[in-house]
Amino acid sequence: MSETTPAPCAPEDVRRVACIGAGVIGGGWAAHFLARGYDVTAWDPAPDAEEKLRRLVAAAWPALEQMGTAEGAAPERLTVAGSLAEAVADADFVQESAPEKLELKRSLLAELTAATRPGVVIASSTSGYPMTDMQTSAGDPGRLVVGHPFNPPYLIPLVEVVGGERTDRAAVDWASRFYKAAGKSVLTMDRELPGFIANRLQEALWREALHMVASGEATVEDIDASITEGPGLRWAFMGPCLTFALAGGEGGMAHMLDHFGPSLKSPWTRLEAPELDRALRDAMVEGCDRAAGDRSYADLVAARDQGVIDVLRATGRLGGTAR
Ligand SMILES: NC(=O)C1=CN([C@@H]2O[C@H](COP(=O)(O)OP(=O)(O)OC[C@H]3O[C@@H](n4cnc5c(N)ncnc54)[C@H](O)[C@@H]3O)[C@@H](O)[C@H]2O)C=CC1
Ligand SMILES: C[N+](C)(C)CC(=O)CC(=O)[O-]
Repeated sequence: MSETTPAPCAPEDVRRVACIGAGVIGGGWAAHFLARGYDVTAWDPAPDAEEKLRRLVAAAWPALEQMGTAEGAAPERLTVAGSLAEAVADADFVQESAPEKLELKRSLLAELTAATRPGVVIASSTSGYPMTDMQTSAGDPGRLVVGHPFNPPYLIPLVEVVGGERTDRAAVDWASRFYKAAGKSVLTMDRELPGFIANRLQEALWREALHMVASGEATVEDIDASITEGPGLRWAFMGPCLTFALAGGEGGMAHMLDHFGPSLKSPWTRLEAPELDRALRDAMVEGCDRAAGDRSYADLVAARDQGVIDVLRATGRLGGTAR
């Protein structure tokens, strides 16, 4: 899509999706789109790619059926093309999931803009490259966006959508609408941020985990249990900001920051802490107030507790032991 070339169809009218690169993520995307009732054409240069892809889709299908597939959805609606050009020729949307190598992404995205019909939006699954850095070789960069999924894309709802400096805003909006129509939970970002939002958060945690393992302070098992038996249970339904607002009791985020703010400077982390100035404090308090909406402290506690119980039940750990 560019300002002069609109997408060939509305996001809600997409029928055929092309998945370019069919490994863990490309295959997961293919399974997701098939389950939502799209025709999917995939292409991957690896000689064993088709066999692996069909195995991935077959293995995912029972879970997808449990969650409920769209009318007419079927693994048989997957075609594996013999060339990139063939795969994208009739595509209404393209999801690129090739290896995370900048030069490869640059040339592949350039090739894709040349091979697709004018206006077709092309999304990259990149885990962290800004689109500005990937769209440098493309003749028609206005329709290139990032659509960052979470593994596996057929079960984890979130996709982060962001454009680059040369992406048309209309392409970002089109992609966001398309992913919503395809059953995803969409976070549309209005500016580029290396690692986007979720990976930036995950990477902070990950860096600390690696520091602890490297220095012998914690084992891999300790680290995984610290999340699955601890904060991970809350994060499945209440984000880290609102969860910590509850740590301030009825005083909410304001009390939490006034009480624990100074410990941001204590050596809990190898990362540099931000300056907790008045503006940041107020932004956090206001953000948590907005997120809480008209729910009271008691409402939020009840919701959190019920959520933890539900997650425990769902994962077979109610009354059982951990780890
Ligand atoms: N693995 C993960 O948890 C996540 C990965 N991503 C992103 O998804 C993308 C793909 O990663 P994975 O699926 O994990 O990698 P993968 O290694 O499982 O799959 C990559 C596939 O790309 C194929 N390939 C190689 N050269 C290609 C080319 N020129 N054109 C098209 N396909 C080509 C390979 O044969 C392979 O099947 C990366 O950009 C990665 O950052 C995003 C979210 C999560
Ligand atoms: C490991 N990873 C950085 C590629 C992970 C992601 O990008 C998202 C996810 O699935 O957590």
